[in-house]
Amino acid sequence: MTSTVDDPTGTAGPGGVASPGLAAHQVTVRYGRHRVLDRVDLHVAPGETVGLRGPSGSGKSTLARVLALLHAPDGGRVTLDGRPVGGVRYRVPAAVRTRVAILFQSPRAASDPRLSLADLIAAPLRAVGTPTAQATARTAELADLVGLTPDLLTRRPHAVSDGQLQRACLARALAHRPDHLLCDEATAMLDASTQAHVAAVVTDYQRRHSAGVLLITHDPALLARWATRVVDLPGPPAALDHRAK
Ligand SMILES: Nc1ncnc2c1ncn2[C@@H]1O[C@H](COP(=O)(O)OP(=O)(O)OP(=O)(O)O)[C@@H](O)[C@H]1O
Repeated sequence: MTSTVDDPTGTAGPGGVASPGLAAHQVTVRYGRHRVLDRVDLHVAPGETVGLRGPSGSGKSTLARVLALLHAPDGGRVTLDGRPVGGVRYRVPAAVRTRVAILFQSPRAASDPRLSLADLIAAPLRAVGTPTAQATARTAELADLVGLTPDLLTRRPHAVSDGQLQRACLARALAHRPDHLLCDEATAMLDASTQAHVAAVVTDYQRRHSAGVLLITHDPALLARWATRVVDLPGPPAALDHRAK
C-alpha cells in the first residue's frame, strides 16, 4: 500500500532545478512492527501554510518530527530546497538544522523545568556558540516579539502559565529565524486570546520572512482561516505488518 498524500515538488525536476522548500519523499516510519507512515510525500514551499490533518494515530506528529530532523525515517528522505538532509539532530550541520523549527502542543513537555524562560529562549543560540551579549540581545528581542515582559523572563516554567510558556517556546523556535516552522497542535491547549496571539506572531513572522508553515490541527476553523492548502494523512495502516510475520 502506498500512502502518497502530497505532490512533492521539492525534488529536482527534469531541468535539474529544485523547487525551494521543505519536503518529505516517500517517508516510511515504523515503531517496532507498527508501520505508522508508509511512503508519504509532503512539500511545504516558502511562504505557504500547509494544513496537515488525519485521524488520531495517523502519524501527523511523527511526520512533523521527521521533517524537523528529530526522527530518522526507516525509508525515504527529507530535502531542503531539493537537497537531501542526512542524519538527525546534532548530526545535521547547524546551518541546515536551524532552518527548521518545531512548536509542540505541550510547552511543559518541551521545556527543561530547571531553566529560566530567558535561558529556555536562548538555548538554541547557546547551542551554536552565539556570544553571550548577542544571545542576550536576541533573547530580549524575541521576548518582545512574543509579548513576554522582562519580569517573566527570570521565572522558571512552574511559575508561569501554559500560555506564557508556549510564548517562550515560540520565541525559542524563532531564535534562528527558521525558513520553516512546524506547528504541531501548537495552540490546542491555549485559551482563545493566547491562541490568537500565537497565531498572529507566527503569521506576521511568516509574512516578513516568507517562511513555510506546517499546521497540524484537528480544528477545522483554524485550517480554514490559516492554511493555504490542506493535506490529508490516511488512517493508520494497522494490519500491514501482521502480514510480514
Ligand atoms: N516513540 C514511539 N514509540 C512507539 N510508538 C509510537 C511512538 N510515537 C508514536 N507512536 C505511535 O505511532 C502512531 C502515530 O502517532 P502520532 O503521534 O504520530 O500520530 P498523530 O496523527 O499525531 O496522532 P494525534 O492526532 O492523536 O496526536 C500512534 O499509534 C502512536 O501510539
